Amino acid sequence: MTRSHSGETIVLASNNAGKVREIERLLAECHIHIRPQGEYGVPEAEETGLTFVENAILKARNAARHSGLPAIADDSGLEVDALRGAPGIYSARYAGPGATDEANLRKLLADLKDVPETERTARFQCVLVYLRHAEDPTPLICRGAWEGCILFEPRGTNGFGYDPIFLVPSLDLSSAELDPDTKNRLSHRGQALRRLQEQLLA
Ligand SMILES: O=P(O)(O)OP(=O)(O)OP(=O)(O)OC[C@H]1O[C@@H](n2cnc3c(O)ncnc32)[C@H](O)[C@@H]1O
Ligand SMILES: [Mg+2]
Repeated sequence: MTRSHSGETIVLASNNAGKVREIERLLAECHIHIRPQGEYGVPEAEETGLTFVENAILKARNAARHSGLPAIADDSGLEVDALRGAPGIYSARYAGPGATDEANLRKLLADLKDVPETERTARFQCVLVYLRHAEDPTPLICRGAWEGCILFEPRGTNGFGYDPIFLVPSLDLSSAELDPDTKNRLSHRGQALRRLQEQLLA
């Protein structure tokens, strides 16, 4: 019997279709089945934490409570060194509450317009939390980080969020120019998911 209750459905505590696609793809490879929280009418959790870990726990607990199922949540964001780590945990609401990906990305480009190429270093952070049930006192917590640089203009159409302005230096491609498997192999989320898989299947 694995900790994922071998075959039991896990609810994915995210309303972000891009994340859901990436997480489903990787977990399907090891036969871990997840269903997005929208299918269970889970209301959106308030992300009131000050860390990725706190927010991921809040989201997973909310989904587990409303669905009665084990839950996985992802809290992630982009840390830009020239902005002393902003937008960080506020990445989804950088241009204001309910901002679109496009508005967030445009605000970031505007804030960095005078920052030269060599000072545009940044990284994506991802924290994944797995709760067996809403009161689980020992969540599984896995993280990943992906180093890169912020471009001056968007490039590519794959992915979501800040992908079009995140340069992967080793490939000289933006994250939005990567196919889904390549992004999952390298990304903050892919790293965190592989660590979570190991723990779920241990
Ligand atoms: O909370 P949920 O419902 O999961 O969806 P969300 O989009 O609000 O997710 P977060 O609160 O974790 O905020 C993450 C932000 O970081 C961005 N982000 C995270 N991972 C990313 C990735 O792989 N590529 C591009 N942008 C990413 C994303 O677009 C959001 O603006
Ligand atoms: Mg969110």
